[in-house]
Amino acid sequence: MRTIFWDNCVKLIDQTKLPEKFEILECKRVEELAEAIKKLAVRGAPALEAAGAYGIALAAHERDFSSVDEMKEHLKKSAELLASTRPTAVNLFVGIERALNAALKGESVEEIRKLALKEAEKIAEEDVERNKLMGRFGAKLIEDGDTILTICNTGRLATVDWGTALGVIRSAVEEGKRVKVIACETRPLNQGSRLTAWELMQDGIDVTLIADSMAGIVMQRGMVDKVIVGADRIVRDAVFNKIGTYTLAVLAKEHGIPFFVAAPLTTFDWEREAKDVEIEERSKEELIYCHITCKNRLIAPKDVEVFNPAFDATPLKYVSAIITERGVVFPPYEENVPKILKK
Ligand SMILES: CSC[C@@H](O)[C@@H](O)C(=O)COP(=O)(O)O
Repeated sequence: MRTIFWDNCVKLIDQTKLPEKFEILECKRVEELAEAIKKLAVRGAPALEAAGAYGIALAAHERDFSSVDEMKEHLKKSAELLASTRPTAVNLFVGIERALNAALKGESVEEIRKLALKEAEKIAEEDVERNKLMGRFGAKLIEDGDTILTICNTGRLATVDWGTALGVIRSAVEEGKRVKVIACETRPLNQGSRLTAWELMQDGIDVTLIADSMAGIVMQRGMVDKVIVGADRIVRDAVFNKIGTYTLAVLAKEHGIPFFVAAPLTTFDWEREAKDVEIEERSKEELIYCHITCKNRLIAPKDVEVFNPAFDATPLKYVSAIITERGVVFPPYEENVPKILKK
């Protein structure tokens, strides 16, 4: 099942629930979709790209309009609302902008509706295709018998289907390589333990769960051959990804372990540098409760000060290669990324 689909409303698998309790969340209004994005019911950079685009289609369908001008105003306002939900993953903005620009070309209410929806569907299709391509390119970096450490969830649930980093692992397994995965639990929201471990087990891929603080010992003991992660934004000097990624990259360097990033070209924001990117800071509740889903179980003093950034920036010097749908990019990135973006 796809993580996002359409039926005059955006339907999502609600990822705030545990997989055994997954429900379909139906967003009939743009405000509902914006809320869903904020609370991470839909999450992961490529899934947000499609969700943002479907959000524009939703804005075009959610009500009647007395004129085309009024409709276009509503679409622009909806784009702003959707873009204000999460600041770090650049793909969200790409999806919103693409669908909005396509829609604004329309000259009647019906045409605008069709154009917005067509663009959103195209983005969703493209996501699946590019994930398969990334998978094929990335699988070449994986050897039979490898153990791969990963963080967060970069699989079917973080994309429209298949996955980025998990897509690479899936593709390698599909090619017949025996691969084991070590999944970091990814505190505070546990995308690794709740979603990645579950997804891999569903596919029959060997997965071992560790707490984030155990990444050092597994590398030190020679239990990890490669690290593969996704990305939320790649700028000229860094890769933004789930909090904890930077720690993994530094550890991997110390232990001589290749550190790969798998991301589609829409994740590149090559005009910017790390200092230009806002890192989302999330609520204190995510840390002081045993889990955000059980607010009756405090695990810290209620009044403690909390710092809860959702992402970190890994300098590119730690990245051995970036896997994209046009191939694998190796350093020097300042030379090779512009080439692949232009291709
Ligand atoms: C495939 S998206 C990039 C991921 O590695 C990752 O950081 C991610 O899943 C995004 O975080 P999230 O906060 O769950 O939306």
